[in-house]
Amino acid sequence: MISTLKKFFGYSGFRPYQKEVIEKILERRDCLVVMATGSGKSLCYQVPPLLVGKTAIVISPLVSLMQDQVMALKQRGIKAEYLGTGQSDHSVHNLAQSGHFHLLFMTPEKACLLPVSFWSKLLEVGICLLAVDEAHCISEWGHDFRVEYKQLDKLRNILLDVPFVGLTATATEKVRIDIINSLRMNDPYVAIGSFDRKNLFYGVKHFNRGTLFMDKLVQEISKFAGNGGSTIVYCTTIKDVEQIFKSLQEIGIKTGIYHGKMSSKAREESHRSFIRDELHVMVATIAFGMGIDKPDIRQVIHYGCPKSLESYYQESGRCGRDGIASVCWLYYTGSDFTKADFYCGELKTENQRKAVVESLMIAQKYCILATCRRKFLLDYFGEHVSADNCGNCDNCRFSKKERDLSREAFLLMACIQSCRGKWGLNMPIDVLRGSRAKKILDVHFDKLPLHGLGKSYSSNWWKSLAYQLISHGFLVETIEDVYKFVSVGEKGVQFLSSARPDYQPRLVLPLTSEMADDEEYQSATSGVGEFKNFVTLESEGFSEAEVQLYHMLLEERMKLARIIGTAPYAICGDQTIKKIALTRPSTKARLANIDGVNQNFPGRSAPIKEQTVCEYLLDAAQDGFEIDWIRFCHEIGLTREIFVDIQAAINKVGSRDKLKPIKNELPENISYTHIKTCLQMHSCGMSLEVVPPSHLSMSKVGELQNQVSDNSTVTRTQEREVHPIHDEDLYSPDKRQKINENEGSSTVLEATENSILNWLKTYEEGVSLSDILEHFNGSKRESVIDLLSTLEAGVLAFLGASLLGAGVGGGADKRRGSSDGSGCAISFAIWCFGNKFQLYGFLGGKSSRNDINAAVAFNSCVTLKHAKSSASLVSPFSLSL
Ligand SMILES: Nc1ncnc2c1ncn2[C@@H]1O[C@H](COP(=O)(O)OP(=O)(O)OP(=O)(O)O)[C@@H](O)[C@H]1O
Repeated sequence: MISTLKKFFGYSGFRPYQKEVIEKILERRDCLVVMATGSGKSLCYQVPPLLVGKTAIVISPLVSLMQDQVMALKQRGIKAEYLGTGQSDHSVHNLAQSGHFHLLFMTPEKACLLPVSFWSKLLEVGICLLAVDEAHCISEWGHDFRVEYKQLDKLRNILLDVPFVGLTATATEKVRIDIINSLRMNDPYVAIGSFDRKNLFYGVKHFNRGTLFMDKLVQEISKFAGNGGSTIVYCTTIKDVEQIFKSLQEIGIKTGIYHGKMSSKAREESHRSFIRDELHVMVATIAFGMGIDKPDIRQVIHYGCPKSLESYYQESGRCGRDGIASVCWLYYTGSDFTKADFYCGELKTENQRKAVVESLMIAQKYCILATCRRKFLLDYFGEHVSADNCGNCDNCRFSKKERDLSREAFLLMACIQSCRGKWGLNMPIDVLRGSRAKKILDVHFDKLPLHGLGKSYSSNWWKSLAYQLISHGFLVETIEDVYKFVSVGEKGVQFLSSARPDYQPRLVLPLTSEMADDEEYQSATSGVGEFKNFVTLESEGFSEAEVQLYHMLLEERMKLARIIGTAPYAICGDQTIKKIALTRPSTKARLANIDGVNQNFPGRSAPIKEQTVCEYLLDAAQDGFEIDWIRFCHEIGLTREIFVDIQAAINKVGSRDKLKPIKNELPENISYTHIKTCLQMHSCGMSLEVVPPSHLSMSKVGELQNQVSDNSTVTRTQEREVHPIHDEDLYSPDKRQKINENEGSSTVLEATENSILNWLKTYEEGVSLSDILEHFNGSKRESVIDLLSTLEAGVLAFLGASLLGAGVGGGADKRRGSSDGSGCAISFAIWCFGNKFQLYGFLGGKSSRNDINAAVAFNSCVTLKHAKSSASLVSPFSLSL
């Protein structure tokens, strides 16, 4: 099972419940899977067909969703297709019927319309499961009821022994029972996962409509979009959608728009561009809903509070499905909670209307909450959390300003009591604020002693306080039809009984953002919420260079996706890219070990052509990097004799502009690489002395280097006081750079992973293998090498260095089952050239083991200075020889 998971999905382990559900399906048992958005439900139905070689039927509500899933599955080498509108390939039907596909998607309508003969034929070859995705659509109690889903039970009569699997991210007990009954499940295995989306930050802020806020919001969105994350902005009205869309477009943000009044073609186009990362922001109504399968949305903003917490959880849950830290901000205004009439629309029964009002009240409670938002959300969905501080919501992260609000609380509660009767919040607040409106004069509330005592605060401020008092049990809100009434609760009565107009017991409450804003209290949390990802790459241990590398890999993925015509996330997830950037895998096997790298991962069949390596080195020389020309010439077989021939050919041609005429003047064995090298050396001001004569063996090259350095016709390399790297240098005690001359002659130190890493950290300039061996004199060379090879990412430079020493790198690699040392080549290549090789090696080319070995050799031509400057791109330690 694990090998199939790795082969197709690149994951090395299952997430909670996945394995159990798959096992039950294989036992042909019906299953109901209730797990949070992004928890990995799809895998439960994607793996069984790969294991048993029979088709899995997946019922999905939307064609666009099916198309996205099919696209991503194909990218993984899985045979997947969909049947239904938009399917232009007529062969799909027959292929599907013959069991050709691992996964066959269709809408419920299509499933019910397919002739029995289709199912019979497919049953003959085998159907391993029928999955009903978004299964809550089956239930009238669910928030997305669809009549077509109700008819799926018809299939039960045809697919008698096929396990039915219902999957949903939101389902109350009632809905669960409904799904089980509607699909006529037989003793189903029910898997209910946690609803906690730990990677999501939840934040809420009150806002006042107007251009000031809109400008700030647009600015923040644009900053975030500039960092490459995808954003969805949900608005409650089409008017808001259009306004935000326009504002973002005006400042040049790649923004899409999506709402119910657009044509389906325009919506599809918008959706498609968004999932392909051609747009950074999507501004939408909730019409942009179910079926958004994009795993790397980094933030969801709600401009206006949704009608229920269920809707909010689902909409906000669309971000960070890949598990990477993402941000959900909800902006609300008081008027969001007065829309009950609007939401009730055509609802007829009082119970239905009451349910809408109740949902809105809970959403409002969430907004004004001063305690942990995650806890509140999870409690609401029936999941008990003992911790009071999640550390990843605005209330737990930002310290709110607290104040003794005993006097204000006293005024409000006393006023509510004085008003008596059934009033909402507006009446007592208007009284406190000294209103002389007709409704107040009519009932003589202007005569109340409290009239006008609360003038210094706005109506919103008082409402905020009221909701705080409601959430703490001092006030109670009740609903009758769509009307809300407020009264003083038991706790409030106790408070009032122990208070007098000139004395109130202390009541310290946090100031909500609304109250704070109203008091013009500028705190870190006022205005627009900060959109930055609170978990930054840096805080995850990325160095500056690794961040750079990560972004470069993202760009390469984007380019590749464009070429293939797919979404970047279908190639691999951000998490996988992060791991590549952090570990910089040095062998194909190690690359394959990274979570998310599957059989189809670009570059798995790796490639660095010798010629490419040379080109990069010559490019590097042109860019001003130092190159060990002696070694380079030796490696490519450029002898003095050839150099002289090339010079003569250049003179004869009389121009350096074109290579072909020069090549034509030379014998076959002189390659373009020789010519290019010669030309590059010329432009770098290198002299002939640098080039080794043809009879010189590599072991003598070092001597030549020494001679050259003593010679007055010095090369540019020496002018810059850069010492070429030699094999010999690593092992020659007199050439070895001492880290600390006085160190450790008498102490016997043993090497462990930690001691090596800690010791290395103190040498920013890097160390050589011999330094490490000398320092950890209590450990054998073999065991130090073993330790270093397990610390690959941390001591990447060492692996590169070890390759320079005869066979050490190979030795380390052999122990890990790779005999060619190619991994080190890539590591070292990366080390030397930062992104170039890595990108080439992993994301595109074609090459052989020999080429990679060649890369090893060539890389060793790079001098320390060059290596060091580039090494900072990828390695925490650079090599010093
Ligand atoms: N075992 C696993 N290891 C690592 N990543 C996984 C694993 N299973 C799934 N994922 C990844 O988690 C992300 C979300 O998975 P998936 O789309 O299946 O979630 P879901 O529960 O179906 O969500 P939704 O309710 O939105 O449809 C995907 O990027 C998927 O590749």
